[in-house]
Amino acid sequence: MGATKVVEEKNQQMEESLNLFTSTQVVIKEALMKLGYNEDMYELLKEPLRMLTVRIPVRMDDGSVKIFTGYRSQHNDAVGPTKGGVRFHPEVNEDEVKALSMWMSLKCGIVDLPYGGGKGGIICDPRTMSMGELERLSRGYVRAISQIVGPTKDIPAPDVYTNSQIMAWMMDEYSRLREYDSPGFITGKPLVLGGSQGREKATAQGVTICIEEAAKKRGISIAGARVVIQGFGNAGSFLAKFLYDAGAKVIGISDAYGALYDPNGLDIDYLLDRRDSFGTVTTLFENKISNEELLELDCDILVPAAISNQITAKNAANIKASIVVEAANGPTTIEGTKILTDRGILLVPDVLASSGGVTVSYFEWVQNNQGYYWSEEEVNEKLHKVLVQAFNNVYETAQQRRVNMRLAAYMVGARKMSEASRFRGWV
Ligand SMILES: NC(=O)C1=CN([C@@H]2O[C@H](COP(=O)(O)OP(=O)(O)OC[C@H]3O[C@@H](n4cnc5c(N)ncnc54)[C@H](O)[C@@H]3O)[C@@H](O)[C@H]2O)C=CC1
Ligand SMILES: O=C(O)CCC(=O)C(=O)O
Repeated sequence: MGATKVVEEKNQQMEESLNLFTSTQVVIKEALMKLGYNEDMYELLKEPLRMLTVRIPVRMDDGSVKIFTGYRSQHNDAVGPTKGGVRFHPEVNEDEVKALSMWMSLKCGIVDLPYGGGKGGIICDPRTMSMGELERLSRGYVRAISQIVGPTKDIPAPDVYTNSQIMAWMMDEYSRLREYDSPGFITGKPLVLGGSQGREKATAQGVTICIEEAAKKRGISIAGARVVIQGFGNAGSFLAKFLYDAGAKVIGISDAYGALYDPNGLDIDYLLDRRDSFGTVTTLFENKISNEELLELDCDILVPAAISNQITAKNAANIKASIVVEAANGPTTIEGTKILTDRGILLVPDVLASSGGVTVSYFEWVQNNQGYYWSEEEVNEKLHKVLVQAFNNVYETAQQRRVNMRLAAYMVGARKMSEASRFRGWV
């Protein structure tokens, strides 16, 4: 074989898929086959049952009208109503939203909630929009998807660049359309509108519990551990605070504009105080490193808590952490997962590690339905129990079936929706 051909083949092998939807299909198929299901089950679960694309006209502050594109994907509702966040981001696309809804089904299975997975997104950059424009966009989105969502159909929540204010506008719009107060339509609301104690910090709480459990397995003590976190928004910043308070040394954090590094540990309280509502803080500093450099820092625990496709075939061999815990959705590709696993790094996958958010969203929905509210201690205690059990289920499945933690998590997560679909006679 000629030298050029060898190089070409090598390049082809190195080329990896960054398509979140098709990569998810590969792992779902593997999980279903390992569980003993046939092709029919895979045909059912390989893509969402419903995908709605909407165009939302919004009057901008300068008087012009801008048309935004939005999506709502409902993966599988055999277990119950679908559930999942809404993302406002310039790079949102249909395949990403589909994959995100499939991951929500898996998360709900892993933490055993009575839901299937849903997810939504709008192509926009909220960092460049006024509050008025954001409110009109949020309300327009709810009007556009109102036929397929609702407290017993599909329940949205916050995700990247959306927050409790946006949830409040969406809840108000839905309640106006239905002509009755509907707090159970959406979760992640402000407390005064039926939000749950603990929801704002729930994703980070869940990640922290997974880190504690993973650290026990690896004999690492959180106090003194060197931690690097990519992303300083809802998930990343509260996580940094929890670990900092537990005595860890958070040596690196980042946002969309760069990363901060201090081998002696960053002052997380100071950074929390200075970050803006979009999780931006690095713009205030000059001595920055890049997000790429951040991921390769020498540390014990690495937490990608921002966007997808961050650990890939290109950089997985350079990751120095002994534990990687995915707070973000989809931060590691299939090839990245393989390289980390082959190198003996304990990778706690997104569908497990980031499931604290939807768990407390479920608690919020339950409280809305019963009209009786729990204290933060009660919420946190319930969350702790659910997450420790979920972590150990996935860890033991990985050990017993000799598979990596991602495949084990998919196996645990896919079982409930598969069984529910079978009992309903769909497959
Ligand atoms: N908020 C929640 O309840 C949950 C969030 N997640 C996932 O956690 C991740 C972060 O979400 P949130 O913290 O809620 O979002 P957020 O909007 O509060 O913060 C996002 C953070 O990521 C940073 N970021 C954005 N683009 C980036 C880029 N290109 N490179 C590096 N950093 C970038 C932002 O600057 C910000 O610090 C997402 O993958 C999300 O899907 C998962 C489960 C629940
Ligand atoms: O809180 C929820 O319902 C969903 C959170 C979410 O979108 C996620 O876990 O990715």
